[in-house]
Amino acid sequence: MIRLAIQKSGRLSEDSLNLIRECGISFVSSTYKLKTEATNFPLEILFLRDDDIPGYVQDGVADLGIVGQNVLVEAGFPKLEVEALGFSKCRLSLAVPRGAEYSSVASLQGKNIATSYPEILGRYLTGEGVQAQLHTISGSVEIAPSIGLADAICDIVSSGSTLLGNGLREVETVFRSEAVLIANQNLNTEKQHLLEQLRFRMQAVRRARRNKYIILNAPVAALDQVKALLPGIKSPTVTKLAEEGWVSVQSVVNEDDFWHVTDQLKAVGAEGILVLPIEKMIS
Ligand SMILES: Nc1ncnc2c1ncn2[C@@H]1O[C@H](COP(=O)(O)OP(=O)(O)OP(=O)(O)O)[C@@H](O)[C@H]1O
Ligand SMILES: O=P(O)(O)OC[C@H]1O[C@H](OP(=O)(O)OP(=O)(O)O)[C@H](O)[C@@H]1O
Ligand SMILES: [Mg+2]
Repeated sequence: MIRLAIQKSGRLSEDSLNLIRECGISFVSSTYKLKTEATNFPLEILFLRDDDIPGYVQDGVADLGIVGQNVLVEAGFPKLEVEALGFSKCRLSLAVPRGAEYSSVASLQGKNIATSYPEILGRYLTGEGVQAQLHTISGSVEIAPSIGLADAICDIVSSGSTLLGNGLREVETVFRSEAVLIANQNLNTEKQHLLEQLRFRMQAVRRARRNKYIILNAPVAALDQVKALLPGIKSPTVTKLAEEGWVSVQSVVNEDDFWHVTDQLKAVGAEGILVLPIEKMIS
């Protein structure tokens, strides 16, 4: 049995649970139950505050965890990271009141800065040669300048609406973060093997999310161009249509390239383009 710690409730929770479920692992979860066992994989899931997860994994109380890199690095255990998971992407930024004078990070010399990330911010400011007083607060950091607690803040930004709503202006990006899988560094052989199985499944799920299955009809004369646009995993599948001079092509296309490739496919004469989601992708 391997023990995985995930956030009980917050920005990481839903995506963490979805990823585990998409890996084909079934379990029952309820708001009040802080520990559950999977029914079809030797996995126990602990539901914790995210700040506690790096320490638990470092100490071996949990074998694995899912946490933001911001919390992992702030806790001082960056070496525990084994796999970036691609969700909960955000940045840790410095922000000042909208009307405040600011030309560069040197403008923060001698200022009071409120943050929940004194380690990451402290290292950044030292690197920039700036000395400032850091006030560590655990939440609602964006309120600090408006209540006279600080001249600037350093906190998580995603859409920027919290900064906007509190009259603040983002001035520097200090750190970029996403959710990561972390693991204790002294797992025994059996747990190491379970970790590898989990990583394999997570990679298959992530690869599938990034790609789409595409089926289309094309004139035989355009086949070489279509093949060049849709190289697929090894090569596309090409079958003859009942109608003379036409083929059906099946392939895989990256989600990011999809619209661009589709425009080009249409330009060379492709028709009846169907796009389907992929559940798992193993190369
Ligand atoms: N607005 C956001 N957009 C994307 N990711 C975010 C955002 N805010 C936070 N995150 C990421 O999700 C993690 C958890 O954020 P959340 O706000 O749920 O933390 P928390 O309030 O400290 O939770 P807990 O109660 O577990 O301590 C953060 O550490 C960060 O990595
Ligand atoms: O740039 P935005 O999209 O506005 O997101 C940034 C906000 O999101 C997070 O807080 P959250 O909403 O998770 O609440 P919390 O303070 O309870 O953690 C973070 O602490 C910021 O305040
Ligand atoms: Mg927290």
